[in-house]
Amino acid sequence: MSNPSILILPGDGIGPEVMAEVRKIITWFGDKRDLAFDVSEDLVGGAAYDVHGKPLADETMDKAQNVDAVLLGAVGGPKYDDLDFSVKPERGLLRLRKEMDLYSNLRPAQCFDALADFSSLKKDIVAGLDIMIVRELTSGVYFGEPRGIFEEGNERVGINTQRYTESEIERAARSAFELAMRRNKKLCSMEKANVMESGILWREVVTRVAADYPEVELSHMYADNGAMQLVRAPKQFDVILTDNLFGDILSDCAAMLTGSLGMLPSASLGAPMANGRPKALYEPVHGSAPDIAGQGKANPIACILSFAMALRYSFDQGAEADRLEAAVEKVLADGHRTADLLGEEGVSPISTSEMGDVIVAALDASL
Ligand SMILES: NC(=O)C1=CN([C@@H]2O[C@H](COP(=O)(O)OP(=O)(O)OC[C@H]3O[C@@H](n4cnc5c(N)ncnc54)[C@H](O)[C@@H]3O)[C@@H](O)[C@H]2O)C=CC1
Ligand SMILES: CC(C)CC(=O)C(=O)O
Ligand SMILES: [Mg+2]
Repeated sequence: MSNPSILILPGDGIGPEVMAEVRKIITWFGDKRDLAFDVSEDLVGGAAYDVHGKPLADETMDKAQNVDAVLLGAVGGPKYDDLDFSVKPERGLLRLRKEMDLYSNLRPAQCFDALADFSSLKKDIVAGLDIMIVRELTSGVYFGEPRGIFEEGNERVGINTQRYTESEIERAARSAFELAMRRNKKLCSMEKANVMESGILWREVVTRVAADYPEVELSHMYADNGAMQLVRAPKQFDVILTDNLFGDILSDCAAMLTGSLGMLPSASLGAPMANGRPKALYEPVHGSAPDIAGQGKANPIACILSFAMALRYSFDQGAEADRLEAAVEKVLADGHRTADLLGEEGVSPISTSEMGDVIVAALDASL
């Protein structure tokens, strides 16, 4: 039988830097755990625009549709800020999500003990935090029509449309309830049903789906209150279900509970393929961080933990995912810190590649 296949799309800015560390981890699993993958690499975002004049070539899209999992670094950067909207780097990523139909975006926020002191919140508020945000990823205001910048009278108007069908809400909700069943059976759905019709529909559909999961305790919350509650008392949550836009914002907010945006992984999952594996793309929550790109300062942990999610959700290797997460926890407990995690006295930062190396060493020590 052939090895499972992975397409790596490093992208822009710190994307290639953090992905180089994931490559070390993939090699380690092949060498030491007999878990070999067929790895190919291609361009996305600004890197693809530079070569193809668009942020995702059709051939790359085809490859993504035909592998077992895609790993993506990050896209975007100031060099591309003035491009026409249709070819901006971010559109490459949106195309992947849409055409692979990755409707369920899992964004876990876990506070490792070693970093509890480092969060901008008090230690007792975040210590032991373990929440999962499920963000709908293929619809909502990032995709709704009409959209654009139009002339209206003597000025221009910018339009985006929040649009959700019942089936789009339902499938995202089901994935969140399924996860809640495997966790603490508590789900909070966030929208703004007080001011948005799409929010009213969202609440209705989620309530209807809940009838199939009687063991799960469901609550609803307006998303603005949700943002406030996330920083006031985040441990009240287990699974949070929300739409594309609110999920984008709330998950960046949750990132800071864990210490740094450089810590947060994500999995974007779609329907099962013929081989039973879900369509899947794994990427850190952060962007291309142009302010630190090319300086060896990026924290590769979010990208490495995204690969741990791939082991768990695409390759049925939960124990190996646990091993990798434990290795990350160990290096943090041992005091290794990239620059974004500094703050403790007497600790000097290690580089992106040194962080990859100490995680590989921790994996070796786990054998
Ligand atoms: N999934 C993706 O590819 C995303 C791409 N972007 C794009 O990235 C570019 C920059 O966007 P920003 O708003 O600045 O968001 P960003 O997430 O790239 O950076 C925000 C801040 O967090 C820091 N940061 C992010 N990741 C880090 C890491 N791994 N280690 C250490 N520090 C880290 C950055 O240095 C920066 O100060 C834009 O072009 C944006 O569109 C933004 C978010 C997601
Ligand atoms: C297309 C992305 C740049 C949007 C984003 O910020 C995200 O998905 O986290
Ligand atoms: Mg974002």
